[in-house]
Amino acid sequence: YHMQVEEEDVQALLNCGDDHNIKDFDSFNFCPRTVPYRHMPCYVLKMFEDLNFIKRWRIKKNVLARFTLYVKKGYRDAPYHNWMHAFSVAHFAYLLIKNLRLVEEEHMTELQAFVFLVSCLCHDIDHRGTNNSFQTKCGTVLASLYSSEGSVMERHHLAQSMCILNTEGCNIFETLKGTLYSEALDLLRNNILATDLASHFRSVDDQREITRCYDKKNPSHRKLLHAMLMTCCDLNDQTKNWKVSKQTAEQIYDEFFSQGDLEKSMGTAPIEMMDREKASIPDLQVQFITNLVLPLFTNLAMVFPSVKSIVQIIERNREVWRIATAIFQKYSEKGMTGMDILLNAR
Ligand SMILES: COc1ccc(Cl)c(-c2nnc3c(C)nc4ccc(C(=O)NCC(C)C)cc4n23)c1
Ligand SMILES: [Mg+2]
Ligand SMILES: [Zn+2]
Repeated sequence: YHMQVEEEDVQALLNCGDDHNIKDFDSFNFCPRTVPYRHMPCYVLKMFEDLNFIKRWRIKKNVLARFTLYVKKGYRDAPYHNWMHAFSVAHFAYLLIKNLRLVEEEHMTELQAFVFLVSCLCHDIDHRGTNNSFQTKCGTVLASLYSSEGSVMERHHLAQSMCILNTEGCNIFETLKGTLYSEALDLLRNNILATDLASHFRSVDDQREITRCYDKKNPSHRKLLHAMLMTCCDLNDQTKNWKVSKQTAEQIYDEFFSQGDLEKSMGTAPIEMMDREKASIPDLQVQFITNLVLPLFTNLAMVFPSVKSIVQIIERNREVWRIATAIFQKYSEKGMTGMDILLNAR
């Protein structure tokens, strides 16, 4: 793995101490994006510690520290798909494991919970701020590698994660004996591939069906639930307050519109969602929440009633986007672009 992480950074992370004790860190109301950027790696270790993964799996702390810094370094500074996104996704997995008591209630084995957290941390490694259809449309190197199987970016994120695990002093799965090791890699693969929205859409009908009569002993129910949980973590910004969901939209459309500009410069017309001249962000957000986010969390709430409070927050955020849509329509007659209006909306 060509990336390099300095050993002094590993030591500094090992000594980051526990003077970071943010109140409510383990509450669904907590916004992980408020953690100072330089403290994020320390909070990753804190999550592993707090879930007792370090003791249970006899992980050497210097290996976990080195792994965490390699993962962090593996992310690019894209407007949205960056290390902060990965940290927020992993934090939501930590909240689910802890607050829904996934292991105690036997929805996950201890190994599945451990790999679930690791998968979230790694799920978007080396994302370039462009989506799967861009890879195939523009015939990128990643498309030539993976487009025959689909989920091009997700297969790349998985490959990058494997590279880090195979890097000297970074294999946090090294203490897993025999079949546990290969089971961990299978779980990592299933989890990361599940974050491809296309595969989420393929399994939405099955997800709705099993959540009406969930059987935690049924392996196919469990596999579908774990895939749902990965997508929930990936969409965790929608479960926070309006300020977070507005900021997330700005970052995502910054990425989408840059991809649209790139496609225009290559002579292909971008889809409306990625065309800054055509996209109405509030409309697109209402659609995304209505068609994807709400159904997903509503299905999850069928299995975990405590998730109902999160569904209410998502509905409230959608109401704000609806109001923004009305304002947007009013101002767009005056020729203001979507971003101006979004930036002005309180
Ligand atoms: C779970 O995997 C992913 C992967 C990539 C992204 Cl960006 C997201 C994601 N995370 N938050 C958002 C928000 C707030 N809006 C979005 C609006 C559209 C789309 C999108 O990809 N639409 C096309 C598809 C439906 C065919 C994704 C959006 N999104 C999630
Ligand atoms: Mg992704
Ligand atoms: Zn993601």
